[in-house]
Amino acid sequence: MDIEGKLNDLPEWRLEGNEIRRSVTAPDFPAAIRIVDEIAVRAEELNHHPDIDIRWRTLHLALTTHDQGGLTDRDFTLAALIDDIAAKHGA
Ligand SMILES: C[C@H](O)[C@H](O)[C@H]1CNC2=NC(N)=NC(=O)C2=N1
Repeated sequence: MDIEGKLNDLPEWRLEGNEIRRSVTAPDFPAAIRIVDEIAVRAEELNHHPDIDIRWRTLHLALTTHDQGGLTDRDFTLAALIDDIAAKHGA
């Protein structure tokens, strides 16, 4: 898989071992939770779920495909969706 190439299209994300990670800082805590809620809906639709560390209005997100022990297209698909959701909520 061309991970570096895929990350070129996802400049907010960085490769860390078997995961891709990014942080999202929302305008306030309620907005951060709205972002988490919208991510949750999309993740459930995709049956692919990020790890999310909620720190006040900053979300630390990590994606990997646990079943495969590493990165798959599902991770990059969800990463792009997360970017769209974050932008929509002013993050
Ligand atoms: C049984 C269920 O389909 C699997 O456990 C799904 C759920 N969500 C998942 N999310 C992620 N990130 N990786 C997985 O391998 C995965 N597997």
